[in-house]
Amino acid sequence: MTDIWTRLASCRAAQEDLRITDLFASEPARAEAFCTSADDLVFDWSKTTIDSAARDLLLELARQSHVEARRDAMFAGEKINETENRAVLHTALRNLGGSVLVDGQDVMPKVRDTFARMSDFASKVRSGEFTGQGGKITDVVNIGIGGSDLGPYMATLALAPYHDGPRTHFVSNVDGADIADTLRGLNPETTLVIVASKTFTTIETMTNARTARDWMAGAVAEPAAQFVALSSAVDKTGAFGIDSSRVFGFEDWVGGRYSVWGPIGLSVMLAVGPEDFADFLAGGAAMDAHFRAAPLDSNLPVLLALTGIWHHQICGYPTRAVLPYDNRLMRLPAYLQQLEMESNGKRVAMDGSDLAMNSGPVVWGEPGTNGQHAFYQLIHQGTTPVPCEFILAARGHEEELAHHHILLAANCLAQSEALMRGRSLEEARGLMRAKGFEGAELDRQARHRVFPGNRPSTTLLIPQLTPFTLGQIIALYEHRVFVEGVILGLNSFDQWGVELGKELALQVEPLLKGDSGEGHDPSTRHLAKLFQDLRQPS
Ligand SMILES: O=P(O)(O)OC[C@H]1O[C@](O)(CO)[C@@H](O)[C@@H]1O
Repeated sequence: MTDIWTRLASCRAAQEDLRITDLFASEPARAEAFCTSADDLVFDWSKTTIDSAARDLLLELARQSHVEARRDAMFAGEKINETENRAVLHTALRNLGGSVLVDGQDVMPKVRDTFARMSDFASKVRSGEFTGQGGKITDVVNIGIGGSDLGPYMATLALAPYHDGPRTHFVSNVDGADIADTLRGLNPETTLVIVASKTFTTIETMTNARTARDWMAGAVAEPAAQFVALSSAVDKTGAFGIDSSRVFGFEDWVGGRYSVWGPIGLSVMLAVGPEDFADFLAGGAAMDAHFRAAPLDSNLPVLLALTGIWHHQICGYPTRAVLPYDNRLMRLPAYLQQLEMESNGKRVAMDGSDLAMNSGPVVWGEPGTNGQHAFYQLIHQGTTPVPCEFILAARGHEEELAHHHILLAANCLAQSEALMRGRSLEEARGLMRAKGFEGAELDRQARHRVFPGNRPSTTLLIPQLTPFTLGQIIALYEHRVFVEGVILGLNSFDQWGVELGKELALQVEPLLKGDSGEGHDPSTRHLAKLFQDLRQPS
């Protein structure tokens, strides 16, 4: 293994003066050869410094890391989440046929039963057969955080053209502003509250859930009757007062950040209906089938993972930008932040040793074209390259606004071209000369207008943003993160790094209420004191 990493590092070192544009000259079929499809999803990775030699080494890295064996173990229900002794089977939520054994038991009958119950409940809410105490449900408030919020929120926004159910709202932050701003203006008599929490102990979610229950209790006789629970801890949902007929459970082999495909997706199902939700699952299942069957060299999740490894671990670029040229994917970067950074932001390998290389990168982004008018300056002219992952649909949903879509697409393609091509000093000089500059001032002005170029990007092209293609995209990224984790030798499915802050928050809370603060460091005690002082009325 060390050898392959060394060979990759040497391959990169030998590229010192390489320009991506030159690769297109030396590899005449590069535009096609570095463009790979799964169904009608197209992944273009030609605008990177991955040449044929690097590609072959990266594929060798995947082979030596036993990506295929680990993939098969995951789909077979083996307990690949070794630090929590759990199987990893979110894929079972979107492949409703067949059987999958965990501890010798077929888990699929229960998965199918839950899906049928969710569909039945969603249909009744949407048709008005299930009502609030003041009539048909007009609004749904999903209370959850992390994976119990980011997935359904992202998907509901993405599927706006299919949204024909009640209005949906998402409350995640323990900041009272979040729930106050959301509930203001809603009618408790016609609002359904979903408490989405795998553990049903998350302090933010339970605090918000109790606040929502108090709000509801001020207006209706039976507040709990308009509450739904989505959780793995079904024993705790009863204690909150939610009737078991409105509890949708799932197993511990569904990780929080992978949970949008099952009960945690109920708000999406309520918004778009069970059929469109089933299409979303079908898209995910189609990507699963591709991931399981396609050879490594034409396997989209594997290739996306290998470009990630190349850019971060080999080239050393610290961050990666996800840039959907699709306004409805505005929450995708936030969703991917959790998916990637909570999964692969680790410093210890599966076997307990220190990780031999960098863990996952910082992931960030915004939809285009908005980002162009904010941070693209740095992407084009900053000192550190940022690999960019563009996402573009060929068709929008607003046929009468097709001219907007062409302009959107033109901007997307122009950005990746500009990043790769850049603008030389000679070209910049020419521009400034034409504006009448000369001598030293011409040079000075020209230097500010140089674009170094050679900045890598990939483009994911989809026909249209539909429930099916959204499912494909999300499953593609899930598997990409999995493959990267396998190659790095870490466990992508635990998240111990979130625990310490949660524990300390419980200990800091009394400090803010005036406790002595023993056991806390001087800085924290000082800040707590200042906080208390500032809270005094002036
Ligand atoms: O669904 P729960 O149990 O409320 O957890 C919410 C989120 O909190 C985390 O455990 C991190 O703190 C995430 O992994 C999870 O998605």
